Amino acid sequence: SKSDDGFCSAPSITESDEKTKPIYWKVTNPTLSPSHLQDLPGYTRSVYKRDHALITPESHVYSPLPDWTNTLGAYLITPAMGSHFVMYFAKMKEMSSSGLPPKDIERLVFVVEGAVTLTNTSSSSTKLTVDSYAYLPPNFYHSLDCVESATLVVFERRYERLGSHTTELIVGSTDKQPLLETPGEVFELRKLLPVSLAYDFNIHIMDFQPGEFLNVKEVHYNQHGLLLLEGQGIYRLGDNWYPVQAGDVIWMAPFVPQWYGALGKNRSRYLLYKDVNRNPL
Ligand SMILES: NC(=O)N[C@H](N)C(=O)O
Ligand SMILES: [Mn+2]
Repeated sequence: SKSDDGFCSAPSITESDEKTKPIYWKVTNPTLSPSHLQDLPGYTRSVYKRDHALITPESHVYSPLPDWTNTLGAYLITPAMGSHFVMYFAKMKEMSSSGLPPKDIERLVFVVEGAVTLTNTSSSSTKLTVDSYAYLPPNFYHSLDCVESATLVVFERRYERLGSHTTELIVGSTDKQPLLETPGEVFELRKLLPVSLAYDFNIHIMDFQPGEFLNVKEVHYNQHGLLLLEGQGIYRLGDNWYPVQAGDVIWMAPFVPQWYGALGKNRSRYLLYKDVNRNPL
């Protein structure tokens, strides 16, 4: 190393440093190792394309949510991308409360952190903790109030009426939903909403053990908004193959080829918006 008599004593990686490193040093100290990428200026795994987007946590931008109090929101999927729904995170702070969606908009909230209290005009208040959710029909008065802190993932869309069907308030939690048949597939499936025609979307909770993958290489008319709740793996979207991990959000436009393979040592679980029960015409 250099003597201490220079003015410039900050350590720096110089060519001579590189030359003093043992042979093969880069094999075990790769410049682009994931731990370096985390903090690399300007680096993100997020992508935005015509028929899909991957939005990873280092890209989330929060601002006050209109009509909510003490709450920051990050809209992750909106009609500007071509979707007919919005998906956003709502970070509720101390003594915060929700606003109402616009006229004819239905809402589903799922708690990923903390707890909120749901109040409406008819029934008594309900506490929603992590893994629980509420479906609020269009034009249904309600308030979500938070004393300490909570993070919600919220889906909203304009309700598409069908005949005289109407939807109802639904409160539940993933662990209380029954496992459903998935012919030809290995993943475990739960749905958060009834499968009846009144509902124009559903939220699927899909679990994969490491090494399991989607059997169908899906291409379909439905849209998706996905939040990876646990685990890691590879998501194929069109001709792209993305490493993904818990916290990542994906937008899938109609007909984007899609496939998931779970990797790592732990279960993958994702939450998936899917429009259903309506004629695409
Ligand atoms: N990308 C997906 O996981 N899609 C679901 N299996 C679905 O469309 O139901
Ligand atoms: Mn699908």
